[in-house]
Amino acid sequence: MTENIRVGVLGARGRMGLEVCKAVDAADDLTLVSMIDQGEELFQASSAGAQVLVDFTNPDVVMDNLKWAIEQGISVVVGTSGFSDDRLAAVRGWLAAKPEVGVLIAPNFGIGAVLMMQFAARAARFFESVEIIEQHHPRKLDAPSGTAVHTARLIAEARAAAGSPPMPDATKEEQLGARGTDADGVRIHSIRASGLVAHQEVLFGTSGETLTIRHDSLDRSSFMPGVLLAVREVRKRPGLTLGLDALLEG
Ligand SMILES: NC(=O)C1=CN([C@@H]2O[C@H](COP(=O)(O)OP(=O)(O)OC[C@H]3O[C@@H](n4cnc5c(N)ncnc54)[C@H](OP(=O)(O)O)[C@@H]3O)[C@@H](O)[C@H]2O)C=CC1
Ligand SMILES: O=C(O)C1=N[C@H](C(=O)O)C[C@H](O)C1
Repeated sequence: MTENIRVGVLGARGRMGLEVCKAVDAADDLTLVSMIDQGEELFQASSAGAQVLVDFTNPDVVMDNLKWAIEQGISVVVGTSGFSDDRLAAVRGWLAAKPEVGVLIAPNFGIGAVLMMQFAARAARFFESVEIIEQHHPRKLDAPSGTAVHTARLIAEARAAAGSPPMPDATKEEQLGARGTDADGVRIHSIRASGLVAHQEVLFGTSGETLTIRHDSLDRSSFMPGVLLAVREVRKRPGLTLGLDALLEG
């Protein structure tokens, strides 16, 4: 018989949190035991016996939430953006003292988005140029998106491994922001507009051809299969897991 996992949601009244609560509630093998938002106490989750917490809050509070959960021995699935190398190192440090706890941090839980990043990494060595255009709803707090930053890193790693030369770009005079921001040597352009949810294009170019890899999340339900998969798997993977890729193998 499948074990029933007791789940708490942090950021439960937010756009993603509400969707996660609905998805957990609808899953036969998961029980929603705690819904916590701004101003509410984290200990409600431990009192309710949560075994896994899902965090969709914001970059200012996620580290405190993670530290607390790890200290309590509760595994965490994190969708909140803003994870720099320093932050990841801090999480690894906290986990060292609690080796049984699992933390899974994914820049994007959309299966299509994960594939878009994998395809972009695969294409990277074949093209001279690459730029990323990400588009989101205007209430998003951070720019560029975590997904775009992660994609840039994967592309930069693939280009470095292939010994790719610097990208051609003759720009000499630039108005601030006109060429986007530089992440690991890859330009990212961030668009914010009403009506959008979460979209990304990776535009590759080389002599005589371009390749565009595009992913669109048209509704936040797109993230739920990935979130639920992570909730079911995170306790089986002690330590820090980055991204959904390993869970989608085979
Ligand atoms: N990895 C992925 O696949 C995805 C990641 N995201 C990321 O998830 C995060 C949340 O996005 P979204 O749902 O759109 O944002 P929202 O602003 O809609 O939701 C965040 C919620 O967290 C609440 N909150 C703030 N502080 C705390 C706290 N200390 N404890 C508990 N709750 C708190 C907020 O309250 P208040 O509004 O009062 O501050 C708000 O209700 C962002 O970083 C976003 O980039 C989003 C979509 C997919
Ligand atoms: O804020 C959002 O909406 C999203 N945030 C994540 C990011 O920063 O990449 C994931 C997705 O793009 C939606």
